[in-house]
Amino acid sequence: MLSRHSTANDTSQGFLLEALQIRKTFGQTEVLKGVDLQVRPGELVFLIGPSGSGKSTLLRCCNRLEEPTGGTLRLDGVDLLANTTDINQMRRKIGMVFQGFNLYPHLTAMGNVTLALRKVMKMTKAEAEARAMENLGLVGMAEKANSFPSQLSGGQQQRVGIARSLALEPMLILMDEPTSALDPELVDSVLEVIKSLRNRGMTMVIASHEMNFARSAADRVVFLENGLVVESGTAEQIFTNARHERTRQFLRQVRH
Ligand SMILES: Nc1ncnc2c1ncn2[C@@H]1O[C@H](COP(=O)(O)OP(=O)(O)OP(=O)(O)O)[C@@H](O)[C@H]1O
Repeated sequence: MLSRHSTANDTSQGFLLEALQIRKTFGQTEVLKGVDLQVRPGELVFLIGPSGSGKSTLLRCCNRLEEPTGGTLRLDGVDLLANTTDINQMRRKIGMVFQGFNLYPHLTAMGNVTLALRKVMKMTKAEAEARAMENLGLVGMAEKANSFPSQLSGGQQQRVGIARSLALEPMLILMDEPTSALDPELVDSVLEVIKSLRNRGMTMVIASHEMNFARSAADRVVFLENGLVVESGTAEQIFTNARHERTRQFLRQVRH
């Protein structure tokens, strides 16, 4: 069900997401200065870089939570910046997982997952609950379906957040620091879920400071600094054989 390998539109040269020369200005400050991010179906891409380098802004531009100041943005060959594109419809194809979980406190895990299914996808209660259980199962949370967020650990809440994104059957999931709000002992359970989604073929872009995880799981790593891509390559290339001194410096700093 999660395999997305066959969904990319061939007109996009096999890329599911193409963000080309993306620029974003806040006031006088240019935060993204022409960033390229191209993602193939089934790829797990990590965005790494110093705090303030523009990782979150880039993710937010990719589903137009922020309006890019310039550039080209395509999902499965569809121009996301065209006036004629129904952005709300396209956003349903892009799941977003944030660091703060953003679960509704008055709804159970099940309620949080079924809400969008019922409101957005107009599913019946029974259909929505069946879909929710399936996705809670995928993140190891089926047994906690009736728990409220306050009864769940941070890692469990984050897994419910991931199930909520998955339930809408997105083509692509963007994750912004999915583990940074978690106590260290809870991080691994979320990383395991991400790995299992990767193994099922889900396409994901993750902004993260989890370098060890990026190293072990990423298909590709993009190093962003000061609003520009300094270097992009396989995890092996970036972590053991970076071409740019800036990349090597950054990795030395985060390892200490
Ligand atoms: N809404 C906004 N208004 C003004 N400036 C903003 C806004 N959002 C982000 N910025 C600025 O854009 C720059 C990039 O921020 P961004 O959150 O994208 O960085 P980041 O790489 O994700 O950082 P971190 O690793 O700390 O999450 C920062 O200097 C930030 O202050």
